[in-house]
Amino acid sequence: MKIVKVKDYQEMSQKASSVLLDLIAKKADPVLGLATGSTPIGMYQSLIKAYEQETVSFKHVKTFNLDEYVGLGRQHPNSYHYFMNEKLFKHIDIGSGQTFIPDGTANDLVVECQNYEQQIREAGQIDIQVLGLGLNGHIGFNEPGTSFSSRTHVIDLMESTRLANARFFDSVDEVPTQAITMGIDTITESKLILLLVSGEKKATALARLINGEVSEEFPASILNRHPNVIIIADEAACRCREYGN
Ligand SMILES: N[C@@H]1[C@@H](O)[C@H](O)[C@@H](COP(=O)(O)O)O[C@@H]1O
Repeated sequence: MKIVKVKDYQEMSQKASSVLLDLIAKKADPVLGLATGSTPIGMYQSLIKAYEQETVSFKHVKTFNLDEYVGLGRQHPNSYHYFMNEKLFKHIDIGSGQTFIPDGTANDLVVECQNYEQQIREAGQIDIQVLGLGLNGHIGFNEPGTSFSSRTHVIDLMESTRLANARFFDSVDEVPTQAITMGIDTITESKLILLLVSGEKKATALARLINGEVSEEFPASILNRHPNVIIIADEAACRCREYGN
């Protein structure tokens, strides 16, 4: 696990986008795994800037998002479809056939999960999977207790996760109770994992990931077993000593 310590959110975002831009420049058919939440927004802004400066084209890129809320359609302002469109896709030269996000409104969610796995398989391996870190160690929406061998599945969201994400909704009651998420095994099949961590709020979780034990009770700990992980963390996120950091 390589840990890159940076000054602040802005530097984290720039470094992360340069890792993705490097891949896009080098590979003819890059496959990116993308994340939502506040953490990657700066990275998306940086990618948009590169596109506007004509230093990159996304015409040959495919993207797979980690997760989507169950019950929110693509036009819902809090769906991850909407988020990705607003924060990245509508600003760059990427077509709808190149971007994949699970459909949280599918009639049969189990079949939707299987289809998503199939779509990832058909694209080949994900080259770089971008991850944020949940306060309870979740990656994607894989909550504590999720099996390390899980594939794309429907998950019941923990109350603490719904509360953490309530800031995007009018009230916590509006936060869906379930989501579709890539499984831990699906995520860790990616060639490279790029974990972004910013802010003091995440410091305990980051320290536990680096120094705690590998356990399904703390999903992100699986990254200790992956051969190719880069963590880009800012100073505030590195400030915790609770796990001996
Ligand atoms: N499903 C997403 C995760 O993919 C994300 O990493 C996490 C952290 O979000 P933030 O970056 O806003 O702290 O929140 C959500 O639960």
